[in-house]
Amino acid sequence: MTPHNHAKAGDYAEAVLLPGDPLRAKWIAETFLDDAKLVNSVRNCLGYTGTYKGKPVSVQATGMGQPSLAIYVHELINVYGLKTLIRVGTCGGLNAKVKVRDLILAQGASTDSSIVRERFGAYNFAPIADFGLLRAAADKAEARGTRYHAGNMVSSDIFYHANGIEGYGSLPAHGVLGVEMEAAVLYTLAARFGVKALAICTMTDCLVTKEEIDAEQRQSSLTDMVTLALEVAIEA
Ligand SMILES: O=P(O)(O)O[C@H]1O[C@H](CO)[C@@H](O)[C@H]1O
Ligand SMILES: O=c1cc[nH]c(=O)[nH]1
Repeated sequence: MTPHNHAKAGDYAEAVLLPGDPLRAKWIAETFLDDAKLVNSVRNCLGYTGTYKGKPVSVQATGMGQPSLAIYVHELINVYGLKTLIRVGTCGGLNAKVKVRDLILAQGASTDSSIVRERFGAYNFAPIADFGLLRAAADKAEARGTRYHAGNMVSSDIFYHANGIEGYGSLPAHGVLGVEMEAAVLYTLAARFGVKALAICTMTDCLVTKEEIDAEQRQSSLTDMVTLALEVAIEA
């Protein structure tokens, strides 16, 4: 047990899906998992373990932003022994070729955050996805006919930039596809502790075209993302 998690040893499966939103964790557990049991509810940051296609898998909410995710992920790895961590998030679009509802597989995650910089001195560490998880997700998305893009994401500490897309500077011109708030530290912690991580995000609002997803589309798009993540998780 930790200050943020009252699950007991063995309550989590080795593979976990990580949404930011606790209600998304509940929805995933109730919609996709069999025999899902609540294993954590400290601060209402809900965590569940059940099975998918007969294989054990967990889902744990991480809250919003890198400091919040870092706490849950640090503990999931170091206290509970998890080995495969797949973020299932939403993101904004920074490139018009990414359409709302498309998935972004974050091959890498740039960041403005000191949480990634703190140990690297003069170096700019490049947080990257586990290649096996990334390849499996891309192969499965293709086989399922799910629209996806693999590339660079930015994990920003700032949701409300004063100047909209201008706030992301030259990142869009360097091929960065989308913006969310957690992947970079997830990848950094996975590298530090020798486990596998991938962030998959559904693009819900495009900062270039101003297009946004509506409520009905959101549900079906998140279904594509969660199904893909579960298929990858049970084979990891
Ligand atoms: O939908 P989630 O997983 O929370 O992800 C995105 O949504 C939140 C901001 O609205 C941030 O956490 C961002 O990363
Ligand atoms: O972090 C996020 C998530 C969704 N949309 C954004 O613009 N930013």
